[in-house]
Amino acid sequence: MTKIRIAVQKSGRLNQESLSLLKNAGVSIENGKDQLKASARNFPLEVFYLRNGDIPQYLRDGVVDIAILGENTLIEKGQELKIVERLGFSKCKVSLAIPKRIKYKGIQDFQGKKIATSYPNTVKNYLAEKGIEADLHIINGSVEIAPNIGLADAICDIVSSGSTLFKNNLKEVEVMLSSEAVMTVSPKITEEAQQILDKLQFRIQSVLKGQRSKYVLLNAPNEKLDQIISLLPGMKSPTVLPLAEEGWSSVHSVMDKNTFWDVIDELKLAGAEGILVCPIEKMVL
Ligand SMILES: Nc1ncnc2c1ncn2[C@@H]1O[C@H](COP(=O)(O)OP(=O)(O)OP(=O)(O)O)[C@@H](O)[C@H]1O
Ligand SMILES: O=P(O)(O)OC[C@H]1O[C@H](OP(=O)(O)OP(=O)(O)O)[C@H](O)[C@@H]1O
Ligand SMILES: [Mg+2]
Repeated sequence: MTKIRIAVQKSGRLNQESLSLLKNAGVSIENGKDQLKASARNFPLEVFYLRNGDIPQYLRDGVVDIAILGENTLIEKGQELKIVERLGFSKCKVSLAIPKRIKYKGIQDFQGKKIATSYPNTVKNYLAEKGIEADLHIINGSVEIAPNIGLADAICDIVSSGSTLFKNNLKEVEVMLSSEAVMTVSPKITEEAQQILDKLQFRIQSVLKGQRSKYVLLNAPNEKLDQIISLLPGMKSPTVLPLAEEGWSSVHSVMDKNTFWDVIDELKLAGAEGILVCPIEKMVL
């Protein structure tokens, strides 16, 4: 029987969330410690635990069918690989940074400068588009230390909270790209594996939609129902059920988890009471 082969980062920032996404999609993986390959118990899928930077090549060669990767790695090493799903975790930027004490006037400041980075292609393309030529010094980790030890004038690396830059007396001056974890596919995927991918993607989409939404229940006086319902988006239209108490109804609706905070005050003003907000595990539209 055909199995879809998925590459997941062996260890590091993407590992846990990638595996928990598969788990939430109902795929349970038999994980032996230090195993580099594992099978799912209840879905035709095999996981290959690999180093991030190696995954684009495995996809190109068709050694794996799909992968969960940072978009930044794809832009650096696998521009031609297709993204099939944006997964919403491991959000970060890839930025240029310089020592705090130096005044930044603009991108021309990088002309002829030495930049330490693990993202040479990304920097080269970004600067080339702006007509700037710099000298790239490629290192694999602890990039932010380079200016302090005289190895480079500037750096290009991942920025999330900015605390690594701060601790190293650097400031972000150019954001080259924003990234999140994505699911990407091999150009050599077979028809059979593609059918399994369609099933997996459907499950993942249900999980992601559930994570982005909340189930909201509230009580409303009947004369305010129209106004309250107009504030609730809902999947189709909200469910309205009579309460035991005469003149009151219970209103149930699904809404984007961020939208909730935007409408809560208006709901209260309109007369809503006893508002409950509950998580949604899966959502199929
Ligand atoms: N500070 C961060 N905040 C959010 N996401 C991040 C952060 N650092 C890295 N990432 C994202 O997680 C991915 C994996 O980062 P991580 O540092 O674990 O691996 P790596 O060192 O690039 O790769 P390897 O698997 O080769 O060790 C990055 O490509 C990026 O998309
Ligand atoms: O803006 P911040 O929140 O400080 O995050 C940015 C840092 O996070 C990553 O390093 P990581 O911790 O993954 O260590 P690594 O260099 O070993 O990959 C990245 O390479 C930056 O150094
Ligand atoms: Mg890292």
